[in-house]
Amino acid sequence: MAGSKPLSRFWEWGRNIVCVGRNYAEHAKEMGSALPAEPLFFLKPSSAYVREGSPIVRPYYCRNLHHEVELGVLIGRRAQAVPQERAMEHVAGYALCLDMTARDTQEQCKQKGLPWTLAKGFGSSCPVSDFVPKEKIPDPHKLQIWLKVNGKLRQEGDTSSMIFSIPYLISYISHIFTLEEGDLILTGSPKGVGSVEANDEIEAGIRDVLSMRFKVLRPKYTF
Ligand SMILES: CC(=O)CC(=O)C(=O)O
Ligand SMILES: [Mg+2]
Repeated sequence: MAGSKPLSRFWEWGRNIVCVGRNYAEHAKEMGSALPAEPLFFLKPSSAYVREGSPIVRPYYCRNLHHEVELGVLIGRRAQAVPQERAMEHVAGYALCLDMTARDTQEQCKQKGLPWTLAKGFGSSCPVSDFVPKEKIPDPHKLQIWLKVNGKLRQEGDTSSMIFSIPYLISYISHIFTLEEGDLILTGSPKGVGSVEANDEIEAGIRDVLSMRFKVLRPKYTF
């Protein structure tokens, strides 16, 4: 598809995956969550990455695996306490990402006041598309992202609806920890998140830019 190229060396470095939550009002509403006054974020390990051709593997403790389609922002230059006005200078490009979520586990974690690592950080919880250099996307806040399961549209969102903009997120996060070259920020999911089952096919895209496909697998566990 137009505007994409194979992943650059950035990904191979296995940098941090920083995920923003509740960044779209309608998604916060469908989850029964209040709108955040400040960005909510969490981390996935770099081993959560999965590329097209490899499956999304449902973790053994999960009974309700959800898709969340999100725009990813790839950091191209170290960002430490950067002001919003200079934040975009630190962006190398974009990717489409899935924030795969063990929703039942997340609910249990919320009830117990535990971190979301089990729910969000399992292996293959971060499927990613090809990397798109920032020159190919003049305005990342004017993109339509979508997701289908077995050909049926489930999610459609416009990045103009983000509560916190990309420069705000980069500035905010970079005042808490340094963002390194190769780090990826997942900017939150629009509404329409839902369950996937073994053998389902997820197709997702950024309209007029790229699309990607992943199969869901539920392996037989032997323990
Ligand atoms: C409720 C969530 O899982 C938060 C999240 O990841 C989001 O994208 O919003
Ligand atoms: Mg998410």
